[in-house]
Amino acid sequence: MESYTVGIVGLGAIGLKLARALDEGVPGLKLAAVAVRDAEKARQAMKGFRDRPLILDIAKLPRECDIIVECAPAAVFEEVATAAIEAGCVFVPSSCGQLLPRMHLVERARETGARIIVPTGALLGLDAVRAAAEGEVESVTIETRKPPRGLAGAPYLERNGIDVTTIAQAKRVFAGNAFDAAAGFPANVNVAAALAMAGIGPERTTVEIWADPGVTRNTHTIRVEADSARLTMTIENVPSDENPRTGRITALSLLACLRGLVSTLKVGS
Ligand SMILES: NC(=O)C1=CN([C@@H]2O[C@H](COP(=O)(O)OP(=O)(O)OC[C@H]3O[C@@H](n4cnc5c(N)ncnc54)[C@H](OP(=O)(O)O)[C@@H]3O)[C@@H](O)[C@H]2O)C=CC1
Ligand SMILES: O=C([O-])CC(=O)C(=O)O
Repeated sequence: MESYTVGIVGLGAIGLKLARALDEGVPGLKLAAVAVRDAEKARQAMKGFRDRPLILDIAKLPRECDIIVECAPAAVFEEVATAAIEAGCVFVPSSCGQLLPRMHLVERARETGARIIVPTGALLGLDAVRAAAEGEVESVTIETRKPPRGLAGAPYLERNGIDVTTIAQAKRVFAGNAFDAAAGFPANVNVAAALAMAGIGPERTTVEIWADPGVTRNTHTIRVEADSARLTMTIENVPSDENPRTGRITALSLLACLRGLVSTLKVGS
């Protein structure tokens, strides 16, 4: 079987789990290289790997990799996206909220032959949302509830002087559209961006974000009203140990997404 080479940018809560899973063996995929902030830390993290990948600068990844998976902070997105897209790679972004203000990258990918595959990530149901969006969709909403520590530090909260660390009761800290949610909470609601891209776009997708001391899981509920169906779906994600903002399922979703790129039998659209 032909193998595709994979490069991962960022070995944090998502990237390291994904790297480990690929190193353990996924038919048709080979982890060829990683790009990291701290090479020594990465060497330590990958000590037990069977087949250690190269550690390269982001710009050099496309020389070794067919597929580039971004698992880094939002600030690094543009550099990774540009390198992957200019080289015509398959680009899989975790920080997909960063695509919303950069949709010109999709046009550029059309020219270079690159593909951008947005994973379902910490969300659910994007297959059904995409199907509904082939027909008429009236509304799409997402309500995100996180334990306050999973929202702390978001630029929107800092700009508006909202301190979530001291709240005793659930508090709605944002209501607006997915475009503004992704800008205000770049490390918290990539799910809203993915939902928007699957459905009716970031301006029409409405978002509520709650800091809720009563929940222990990152909880996302999506509601879709369409001419084909009405959907209400909730996912309750266990926060990962390494980064409480990120649900554990995210790395698994990326792994499932990569498998879907090469598997003979693919289930779900
Ligand atoms: N699509 C979705 O559903 C979801 C998306 N996300 C998003 O995915 C992204 C990754 O999340 P997560 O793994 O939890 O984040 P982490 O903070 O756990 O990991 C990010 C990693 O990137 C590394 N890094 C920092 N700067 C660079 C750089 N210049 N080049 C390469 N690597 C770098 C960090 O290294 P160091 O620690 O040494 O600085 C760290 O290892 C985030 O943007 C997050 O918001 C998260 C959850 C769900
Ligand atoms: O893991 C989650 O619950 C969602 C998340 O952080 C994101 O969408 O960025």
